[in-house]
Amino acid sequence: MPDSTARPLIGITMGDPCGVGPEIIVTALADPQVRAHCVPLVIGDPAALERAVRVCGSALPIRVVESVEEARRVENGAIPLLTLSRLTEDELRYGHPGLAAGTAVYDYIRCATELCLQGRLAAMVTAPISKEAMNRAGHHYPGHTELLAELCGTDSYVMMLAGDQLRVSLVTIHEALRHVPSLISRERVLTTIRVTHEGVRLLTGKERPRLAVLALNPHCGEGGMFGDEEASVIAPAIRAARDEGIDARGPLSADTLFHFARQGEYDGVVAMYHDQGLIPLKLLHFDDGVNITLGLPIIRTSVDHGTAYDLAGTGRASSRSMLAAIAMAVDMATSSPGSE
Ligand SMILES: NC(=O)c1ccc[n+]([C@@H]2O[C@H](COP(=O)([O-])OP(=O)(O)OC[C@H]3O[C@@H](n4cnc5c(N)ncnc54)[C@H](O)[C@@H]3O)[C@@H](O)[C@H]2O)c1
Ligand SMILES: N[C@H](C(=O)O)[C@H](O)COP(=O)(O)O
Repeated sequence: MPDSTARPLIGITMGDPCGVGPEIIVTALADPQVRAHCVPLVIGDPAALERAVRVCGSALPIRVVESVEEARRVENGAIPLLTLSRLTEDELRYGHPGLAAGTAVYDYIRCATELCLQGRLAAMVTAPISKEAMNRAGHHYPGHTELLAELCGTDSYVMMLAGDQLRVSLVTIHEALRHVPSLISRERVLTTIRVTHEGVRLLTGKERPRLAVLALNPHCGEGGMFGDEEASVIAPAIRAARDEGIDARGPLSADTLFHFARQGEYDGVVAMYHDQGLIPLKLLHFDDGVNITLGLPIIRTSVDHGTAYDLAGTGRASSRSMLAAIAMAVDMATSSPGSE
């Protein structure tokens, strides 16, 4: 195993302590491949992590650290933990995150982001949160992505979910379906194409990746019979992107495009709204997909699933997406300019 100073320090936020986050972290950190490639630092709650260790039947000890850098000195496979909350048994009830848990998840994310911005963490990986609980606790963000964008001071950010067979980014993210058409502007589509282009270049090493841009309406609007966003907004954005040298094609009918993207005709797909892009992605990659926030000045990856309250406390939640998210964060951290 390389010396700990040669491995990137990766912060892993615990996510909702009442969900499967702590368990998938514990299971993932038992995989020797993780320690071979990075130094992990869990940011979260000691009682939640201790409970996850018990539930998963893990033999890993927990080592509370006082500083980020101390994680490099933790030995014998122990899990380094930076303590940001001390939740009570009642506040840790599975499936019932209250105000304390809602505040705690916000604190974990904020802390990891600041540590990344300071350059003390090479990247952050996030376990799933309940957006509802975070909002009830007074932190009004639709999800990690929007919170991270605000903390990093960027407007040009994009949610991408990726697996070996498919990469999908979204023009609109966490929005009610009825609001989607009015949110799809030429500028927003163009920004998503630009950020996706840069992201896919980074992920694939291809100089000019091929991007498919989806239509919003069935059969690309059928000449205006089923909607006109394709002609009025999406096509002009694609033309502008092509004028910039980006290999963006479309608008393409969403019902058939994924078949061809999966076969390798495209390196990335730009979808207009959440379920249009994430249904095919999760169909193919629920086990090993990774959520990446593109356009940030820091590296953030995440699992592609939620809090799975139906599994919390059983030790049966799969940690494959968490492992993939950690591996992707390590790859990005070690290949980015200025990496440790
Ligand atoms: N990255 C994130 O923070 C993130 C991502 C998606 C959803 N969420 C949140 O999670 C909550 C629940 O969302 P949902 O019910 O739509 O999705 P979910 O992913 O939590 O659950 C959907 C189904 O997938 C199963 N599942 C989820 N993770 C699994 C795993 N690791 N191993 C095996 N099975 C797993 C669950 O048991 C459930 O049957 C919501 O509050 C949502 O906003 C958070
Ligand atoms: N849209 C994501 C998914 O379905 O997997 C998820 O809700 C996570 O979003 P954030 O990374 O913004 O929390």
